[in-house]
Amino acid sequence: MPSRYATETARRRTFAIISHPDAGKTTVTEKLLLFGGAIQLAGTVKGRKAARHATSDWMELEKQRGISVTSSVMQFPYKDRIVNLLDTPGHQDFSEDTYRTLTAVDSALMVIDVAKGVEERTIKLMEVCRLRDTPIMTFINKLDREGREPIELLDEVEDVLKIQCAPVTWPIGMGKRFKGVYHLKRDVVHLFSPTHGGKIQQGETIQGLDNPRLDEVLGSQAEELREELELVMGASHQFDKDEYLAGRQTPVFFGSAINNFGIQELLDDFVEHAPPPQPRPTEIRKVSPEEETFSGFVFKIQANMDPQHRDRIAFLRICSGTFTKGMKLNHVRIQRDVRISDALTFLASDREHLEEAYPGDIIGLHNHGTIRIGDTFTQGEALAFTGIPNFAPELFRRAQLRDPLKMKQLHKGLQQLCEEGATQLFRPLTNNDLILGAVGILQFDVVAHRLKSEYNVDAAFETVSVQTARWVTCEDERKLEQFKDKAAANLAIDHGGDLVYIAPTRVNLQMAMEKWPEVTFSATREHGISQ
Ligand SMILES: Nc1nc2c(ncn2[C@@H]2O[C@H](COP(=O)(O)OP(=O)(O)OP(=O)(O)O)[C@@H](O)[C@H]2O)c(=O)[nH]1
Repeated sequence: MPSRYATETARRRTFAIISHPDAGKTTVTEKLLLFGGAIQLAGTVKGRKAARHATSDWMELEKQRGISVTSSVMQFPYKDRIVNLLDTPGHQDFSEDTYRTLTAVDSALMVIDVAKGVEERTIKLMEVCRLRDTPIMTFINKLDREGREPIELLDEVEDVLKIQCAPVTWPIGMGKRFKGVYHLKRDVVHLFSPTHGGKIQQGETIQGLDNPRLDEVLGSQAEELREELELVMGASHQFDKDEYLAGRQTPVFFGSAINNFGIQELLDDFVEHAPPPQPRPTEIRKVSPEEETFSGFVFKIQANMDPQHRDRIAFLRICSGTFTKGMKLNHVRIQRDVRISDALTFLASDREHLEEAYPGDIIGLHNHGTIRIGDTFTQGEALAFTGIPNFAPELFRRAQLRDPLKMKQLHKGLQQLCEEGATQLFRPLTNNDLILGAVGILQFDVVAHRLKSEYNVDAAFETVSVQTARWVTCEDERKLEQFKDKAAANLAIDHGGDLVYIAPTRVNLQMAMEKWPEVTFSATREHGISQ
């Protein structure tokens, strides 16, 4: 008989939902939680005018703008599995967060809007998934609206995203004529029932495509469906689990998330086919989830998630071993042992104190400023998981305080918000400026908004003459000192204490690199053991 550890590990399914903004990612998340029994009543999904908001959205700003700007983690049991669902922000200005979230999952679910098809962000996200051959399921959403022909959409996904499509469910009509979906493998028709009032409403199911009941209910659409399916089955690929697990084929589901429709089929197939926890690379070896000593890495940090507690939480993905409450872990980068007595687990929208967790699970550690994104925790072995980088920002602004008496608060706020990784703080060596770097412009609005609401600091961000930044290192201590002396006007310290070259132009950077060949200038920063 397999051990309890093996059984618990094998039942974990950890995945992220990704999509172009507005395709319905948050709605799908919420409906998965509803079908998973994690919530009883789905909130009317946020939107600029919506009065109630999706359970997975934490931030006020998100509600105002109607987009998801932060990813959240939710765990729920379904059938005999434990599902860990990681939501991601769709907007491109938050792509770093999405990128890092994707390092912590074993598979992904891609949501596509039936009217829009493959969009710009869908392509980018697909590229990220492909870096690790992450298996992807696809949900084509909003079938209650008029959209593109399903066959045409599958062709587009195959052409543009370069991945084979295998339809698992097939829609019966769309828009006003949308009647339901047919499950190709189970040979079952699920009929669509649009009235649900936020709760699960089961429409009728009919077994068998040749069932006369289908003609009774669908009229002429029944025959249309049979003909269409004959065509589809002849022209498209059959679901092949190995191809899916290798990241070469995506099983495709159709539905309407807002109407709770098509989600159950998706969830049932997801828990059956999606991969359990996978091995993860470190600087020296791969760590298998079968290893029973604990290891995990931090892929995300979030400040003030719970406004009442004002805490900072580091999200850690367990790669191997069992986490038990009160256990002692080695924080590898700073070579320090810490006892973790109050880790958190994320049960849908509630946080609960955790007794035990297994590979694939995400746990929340309280961060008092010592934990950084990319940090590894183990039971002693000096491992460092790889592939969780910080990217050099492309946009820079100087923080301007409206009330000079709030300087201490501003420092604290910026320091804590920058730990989250979406923005980076640079303090020049030669003046007292506070320069914020980000990959997307919306980040500055988020920081200004959060400084005000979470730290009560009124700050604005003004342009500054910095165009690009590089982390600098040099093996030769003496050379480094010379460089620090000569280039001091262009050097800064980031919030993690590392040295950064901030360049007013790309030409300036180029010249500095030529002048100091012994110095390494890096566009990404990954935390190893020795840093
Ligand atoms: N007609 C229709 N609208 C839907 C459906 N699912 C979601 N929507 C709407 O589409 C809009 C976007 O949905 P969200 O779930 O917020 O999309 P998102 O992908 O999370 O967007 P971001 O938060 O910007 O990343 C909302 O107005 C939803 O009400 C659906 O099945 N049918």
